[in-house]
Amino acid sequence: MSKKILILAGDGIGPEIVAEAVKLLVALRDRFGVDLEMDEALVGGAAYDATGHPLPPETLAAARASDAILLGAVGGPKWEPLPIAVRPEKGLLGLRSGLGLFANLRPAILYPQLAAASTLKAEVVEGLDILIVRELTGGIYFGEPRGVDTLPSGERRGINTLVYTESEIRRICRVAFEVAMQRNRRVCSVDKANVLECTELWREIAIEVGRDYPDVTLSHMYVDNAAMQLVRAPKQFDVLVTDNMFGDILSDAAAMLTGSIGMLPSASLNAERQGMYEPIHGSAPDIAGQGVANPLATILSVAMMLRYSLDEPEAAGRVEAAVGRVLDLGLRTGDILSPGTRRVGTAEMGDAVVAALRD
Ligand SMILES: NC(=O)c1ccc[n+]([C@@H]2O[C@H](COP(=O)([O-])OP(=O)(O)OC[C@H]3O[C@@H](n4cnc5c(N)ncnc54)[C@H](O)[C@@H]3O)[C@@H](O)[C@H]2O)c1
Ligand SMILES: CC(C)[C@H](C(=O)O)[C@@H](O)C(=O)O
Ligand SMILES: [Mg+2]
Repeated sequence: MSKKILILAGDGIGPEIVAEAVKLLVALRDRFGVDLEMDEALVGGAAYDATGHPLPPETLAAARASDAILLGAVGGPKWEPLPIAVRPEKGLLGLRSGLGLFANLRPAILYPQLAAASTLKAEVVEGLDILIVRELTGGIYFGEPRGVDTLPSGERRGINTLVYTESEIRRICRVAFEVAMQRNRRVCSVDKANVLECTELWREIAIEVGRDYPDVTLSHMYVDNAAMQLVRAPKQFDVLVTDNMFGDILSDAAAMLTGSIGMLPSASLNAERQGMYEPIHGSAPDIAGQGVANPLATILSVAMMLRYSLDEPEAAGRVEAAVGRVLDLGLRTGDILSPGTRRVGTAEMGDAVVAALRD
């Protein structure tokens, strides 16, 4: 039976980068027999403008009924004056929580051709292959109470709450240990257990889950040190597991080790392995509409989709190899440009990846 993919282009560069991923999916279907069908829906600012809601009920229903979702990006200055409750980003968070996508896998892999584009020296990043496992449906993003209230003195107060239950911590740690078993068997749990009780519990549960994986070495690191270590000596890490907000921040930092945030894909999975796939970057309002955004993070997100939700590991490998070939040819969007390479736009890069697909 063909697999149903819901396409959610979103805002800013979202439609530009998703168009390249769709070209790729069409080529995989027509040339390589990947059995899939695509449907589209609105999310984010585009959905707000059309319906008054960043996640219309029909979009959530279509997402629930699909095998996998591909999302571009949401948000932008146009919607920034709106209250958080109806901002485009709320649509994305609604999809994550509505589908129970608690496990966010964010691999940071350096393509060797991009060593010159990394912010770090080649020897520090050569062969870099780390995986950030970010908890995605809990923590301070979703904790209650939240909001802004007014104290009896008349002063206003902003509130957000960092909260995790044991079971939420246990299931994300289990994902981290499971993937570490397939990799280099090292998990570093990143917390702030010297200050925040919630993450003191996180550390306790990580240790408890670790007892079930005697072949995996577990270490712990405070998040401030982890940020520093990521840019000092990133290859010390294999799998990092951390909470929603720390994972958001650390993954943007890790992106620059690979040359650009335009290179980092992600998979967000639920307990049934249904998944949403998206680049980790945002809608890049500063370059939207210019045809210059890097589509490779979105294209590599399609590879993750093929592997995790569509049961097409061969096609996933095909896509990753095609990206490697295009980089070998010296084609670069502006964000990964280096001396001796050739600047191309979003569509030219997408076309080149499709042309580089091989049997
Ligand atoms: N998953 C998402 O949909 C998502 C993620 C992050 C931010 N956002 C939203 O996007 C909007 C803009 O956020 P921001 O500016 O903080 O972050 P951003 O990731 O959109 O952009 C940060 C910088 O990276 C560059 N960049 C991002 N993606 C790129 C690509 N594919 N190719 C080349 N350059 C790229 C941008 O041009 C910009 O200079 C905000 O509304 C934010 O909430 C959405
Ligand atoms: C847009 C925003 C809600 C989102 C997040 O904070 O999770 C983004 O930064 C990301 O990394 O996917
Ligand atoms: Mg982010």
